Amino acid sequence: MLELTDIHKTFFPNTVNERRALVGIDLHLAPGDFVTVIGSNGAGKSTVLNTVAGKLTPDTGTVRIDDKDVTGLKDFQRAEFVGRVFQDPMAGTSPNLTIEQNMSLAGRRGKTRGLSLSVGKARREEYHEALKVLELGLENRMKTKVGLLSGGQRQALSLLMATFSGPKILLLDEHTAALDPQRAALVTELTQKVVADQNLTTLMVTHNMAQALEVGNRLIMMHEGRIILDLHEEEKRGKTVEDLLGEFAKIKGAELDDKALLQ
Ligand SMILES: Nc1ncnc2c1ncn2[C@@H]1O[C@H](COP(=O)(O)OP(=O)(O)OP(=O)(O)O)[C@@H](O)[C@H]1O
Repeated sequence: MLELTDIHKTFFPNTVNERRALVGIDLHLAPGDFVTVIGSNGAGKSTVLNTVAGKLTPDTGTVRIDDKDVTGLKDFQRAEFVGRVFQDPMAGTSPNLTIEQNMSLAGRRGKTRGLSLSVGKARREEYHEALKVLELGLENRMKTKVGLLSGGQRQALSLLMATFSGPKILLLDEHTAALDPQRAALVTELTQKVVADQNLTTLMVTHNMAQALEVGNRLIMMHEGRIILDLHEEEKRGKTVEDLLGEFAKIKGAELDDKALLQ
């Protein structure tokens, strides 16, 4: 479903600011795979998501979605296949538009957009049904401006909007990190429900290791632009946060040993 093959990305190459963000990423996801992505700051997690979304073009390597080479397609050309939710609850929705107008925009993602935001009866019923799934009562507030919703409600709506037009891939970029624990738990639960209902192939970046172990069927750990651990269903199930911290410590230890050897 999603195939990243030998992806390399370096920012500001051959300058003092050179950053090797991705160094030979190979990642193949089967349909319905839900992969959590962890790693230290600057490991390349967001760069992987940006590469899948088409926000960034890799220097070398290929991105295939559903057997189609999309490496050269820009983000707006991939919007039909890729839904994304960001960390900032303000990022995925338009605050000055009502819930139903936001839903209308989401329904047209990746398609030619007209200027009118008016919502007909049939569409309104469709949005009503979709919003009900969230169990937040938003279906009864469809004329409310989204700017008046809480962060958790907005993030739940962003999730619904990202998946409303039936994408093939869902990208979640620390989408629960800015929420309080209770709302984060709610959005995590909704995420699992939406992903399971639509059998979405999903990449979820998180700094929360317990969440990374609990959610999804596969976990990858990144460090300095590489995937250094890839746990599939069975292996993942048996792991604890301490095990993951141990893996990080091993990498750090190896780095210190390398530095010592170079001195
Ligand atoms: N647009 C950009 N321009 C220049 N350098 C960038 C850009 N985006 C990312 N980088 C660099 O690429 C590397 C990987 O960054 P990335 O944001 O992918 O890491 P991350 O794992 O998501 O980190 P974090 O957990 O801190 O969000 C870092 O060294 C970062 O400074």
